Amino acid sequence: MLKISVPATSANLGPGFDSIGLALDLQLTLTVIGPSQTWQVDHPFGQEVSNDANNLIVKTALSLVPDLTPQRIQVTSKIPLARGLGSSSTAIIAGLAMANELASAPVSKQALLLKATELEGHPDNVAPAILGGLVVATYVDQKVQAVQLPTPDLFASVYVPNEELLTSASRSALPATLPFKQAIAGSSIGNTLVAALAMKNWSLALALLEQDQFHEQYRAKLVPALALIRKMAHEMGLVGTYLSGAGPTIVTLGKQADLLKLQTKLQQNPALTGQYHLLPVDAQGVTVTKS
Ligand SMILES: Nc1ncnc2c1ncn2[C@@H]1O[C@H](COP(=O)(O)OP(=O)(O)O)[C@@H](O)[C@H]1O
Ligand SMILES: N[C@@H](CCOP(=O)(O)O)C(=O)O
Repeated sequence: MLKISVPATSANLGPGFDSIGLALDLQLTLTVIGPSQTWQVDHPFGQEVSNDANNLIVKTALSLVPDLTPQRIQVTSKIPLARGLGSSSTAIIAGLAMANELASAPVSKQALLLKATELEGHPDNVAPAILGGLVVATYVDQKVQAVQLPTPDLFASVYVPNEELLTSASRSALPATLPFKQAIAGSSIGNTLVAALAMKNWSLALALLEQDQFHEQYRAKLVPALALIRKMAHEMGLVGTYLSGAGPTIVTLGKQADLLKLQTKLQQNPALTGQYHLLPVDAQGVTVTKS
């Protein structure tokens, strides 16, 4: 039996738009039961997600290895769909990892990263989901370059609103161009964030997480919880709140004990009736086990 586990990811980390991502310990697990007449996918997502060859996991697998023998597969996942925690990336990577294991000529991890990035369109979810931990990556001219930073000694308070927000819809709120001055400011903040993360200067990193220039201000109207949670965290002296991926999930990074107190306070607010997780970082990335 083949089992594949892929972590959720929180992309952007404030100013790291389409570039920085953190793997979180909330997993999608795919079990390959065995060959079948047709592709069959048992999953917990209801009718919104197909359970045959049209399923994203299967379509992705076939895009890597077109002549794959159909299988019966079982998917379990606690990662909510279309909420900004990289569910589509977990499906893509699970599909690629399955195809790679079943293929007669498997490809390298770097080739899988390129393929996953091409399918997702940006590397900030797929790179940490493959490599684990904190990853900074660039995808320009069909080339992906990814660097794994030291795994941060931080937890993530994750607030998941009840409503879905598709990444495609949230990207359409973004402007086509940015003024040069704003782009330079955004890039310098992002660069300094990466330096702070690399030097394990968590207090500076947490402050820079809140200074994005690239996407949050344009998406703010779609995600009212961002301003509310940031304000409530500031009232407790906590910085480090940002829009996870394309939203609507809001993440606050920090010390576990501080985040527990924050969540207790957030849960008392009648406007914040979504789901809460307090998650450690996933340092493994995708794992494959055979038994
Ligand atoms: N495990 C899965 N199996 C099949 N399709 C999935 C799975 N996870 C996500 N998807 C597809 O990806 C869509 C969400 O992708 P996206 O809008 O990028 O949100 P997210 O931020 O969760 O990645 C879902 O509506 C569904 O179509
Ligand atoms: N950089 C992308 C990240 C999308 O992440 P997701 O978890 O919402 O799919 C963006 O901000 O659009």
